[in-house]
Amino acid sequence: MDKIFLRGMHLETLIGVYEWERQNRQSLVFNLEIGLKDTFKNNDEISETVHYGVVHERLRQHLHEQQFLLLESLANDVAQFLFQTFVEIAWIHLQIIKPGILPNVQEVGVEIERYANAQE
Ligand SMILES: Nc1nc2c(c(=O)[nH]1)N=C([C@H](O)[C@@H](O)CO)CN2
Repeated sequence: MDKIFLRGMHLETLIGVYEWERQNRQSLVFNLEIGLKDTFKNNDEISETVHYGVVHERLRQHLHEQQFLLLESLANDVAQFLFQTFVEIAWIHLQIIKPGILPNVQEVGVEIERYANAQE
């Protein structure tokens, strides 16, 4: 299946279970893979595919207005948002990393895989 990916995407949202985390948005790192329902077309038309710039901007705007306690909730919300916004998406694979949150741990985060047809 053909896919589009955005790796190392830094997006801000209000996230965390502790009081100090409820004051300011934090920057998280997203590694996103988007599987498409159709294979890439041969017509060189941006309107016939999922524009990764639009994915980035819509996600950025969406997360700026949201708040979450857990990374797990954030990941589920992102999946739901993407399926609702882009009907061409068949599945997503998403990793969210919360940088610098545990001492002596290189990366902490969550990873999910979701399918559009399982949402109906
Ligand atoms: N499984 C999870 N564990 C923890 C989360 C989380 O989102 N999912 N969050 C926190 C805190 O917000 C932490 O990141 C702040 O130090 C702790 N554990």
